[in-house]
Amino acid sequence: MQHYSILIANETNTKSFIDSILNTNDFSEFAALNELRGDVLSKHRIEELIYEEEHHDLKIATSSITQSLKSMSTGERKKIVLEYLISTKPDYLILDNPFDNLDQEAIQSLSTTLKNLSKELILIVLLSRKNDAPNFISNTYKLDKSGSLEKINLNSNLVKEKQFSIKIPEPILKIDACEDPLIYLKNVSVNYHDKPILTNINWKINKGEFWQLKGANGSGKTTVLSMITGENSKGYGQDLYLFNQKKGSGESIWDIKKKIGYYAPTLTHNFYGEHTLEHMLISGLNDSIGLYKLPTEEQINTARAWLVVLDLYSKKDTLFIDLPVGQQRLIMVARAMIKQPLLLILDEPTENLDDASASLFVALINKISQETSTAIIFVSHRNEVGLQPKNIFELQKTKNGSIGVITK
Ligand SMILES: Nc1ncnc2c1ncn2[C@@H]1O[C@H](COP(=O)(O)OP(=O)(O)OP(=O)(O)O)[C@@H](O)[C@H]1O
Repeated sequence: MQHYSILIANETNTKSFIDSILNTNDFSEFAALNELRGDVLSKHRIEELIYEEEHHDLKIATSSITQSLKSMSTGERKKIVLEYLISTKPDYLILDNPFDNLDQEAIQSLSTTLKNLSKELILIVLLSRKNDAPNFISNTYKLDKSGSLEKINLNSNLVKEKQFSIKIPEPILKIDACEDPLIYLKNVSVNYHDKPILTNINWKINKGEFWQLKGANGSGKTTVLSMITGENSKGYGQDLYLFNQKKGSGESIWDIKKKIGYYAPTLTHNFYGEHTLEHMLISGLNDSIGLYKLPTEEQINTARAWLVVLDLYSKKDTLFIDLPVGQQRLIMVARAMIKQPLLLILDEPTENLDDASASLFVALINKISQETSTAIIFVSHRNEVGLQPKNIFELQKTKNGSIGVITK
């Protein structure tokens, strides 16, 4: 049985490629799939299943369990949906970046599952990262942005490292002073429906520190982040201090949010309107999605200085939605950073990026850590090549919930 690994770049129209294979199949390389039934494991497919659960009460992939797909962690969802797809016995399966968002153990386990599956059905694995390619697949292709396939050797084409050389501009206003630690979780524990998730977490984050937050799927990383952003009601009644204020002592969620820059890939979907890059950055000063007031000259200059740093000044009037995804993420980080918050949170920010875009993203974050006094929390399962966190906070699962361990 033939299987295929296909390297995709961020400019590739993956959705149209997948639709084409499943429906019209315009690719001679996949002529063998005609008349066969295929299915796809992708973010989009998982979102469709969540939609069915939420809007039509249809528990398609979760019929045998009580927990909803939506309340599961990303890794848990992927596993459950894959099991469901396999149970429907397709002839072939297209997997869109199946290893993204998975922890090391889950990657090993999925690799073994795919290897076993390869004896029963045809696998077409789409990958943004070369290192993710399963080693039992020898047919390797690249799908370019025009939608054509080219046979390639995955070991060639090394990514060239790019650096940003221009200095990050000063913020217009300094955010209120705050004593160390900025964030303090003291013996914080969280249960969901009597199931312990976090147990006695102790974590101090001081000004300017660069932390990577790691942990297996479902270990509670998102839960910890929601405590830090003040959004999780389970923070009440605990020894949780956000910017020197105890949670529940009358602070407003907006006061907390003003001090935090936050980026997760799903946030990009909020900016589908017609926003130029310059306006995107200026709107970061007001935490708004569009621009409602005429910007001041100082605001325009700061936004332009950031565009120069990113080497995107020539595109200042380009629409954000027209940028390739790698450049969109640089803009989103600059937008979160333009007011130079006390804390920058990046939740799996390199998800779905190709090797070249991920390397550029990592270079920007290292630069922010070196040139500003903003503390950073970078959540990632991958050991991103070149990322230079000073410390690592790792959630380690136990049967009583995850404990937090400083591993660097
Ligand atoms: N509202 C909820 N109700 C029930 N269980 C929940 C809820 N929110 C989270 N959980 C459970 O809490 C655990 C931790 O979830 P969380 O999303 O914080 O993990 P994570 O480390 O971010 O995982 P991943 O890396 O897979 O995204 C998971 O087992 C999840 O199913």
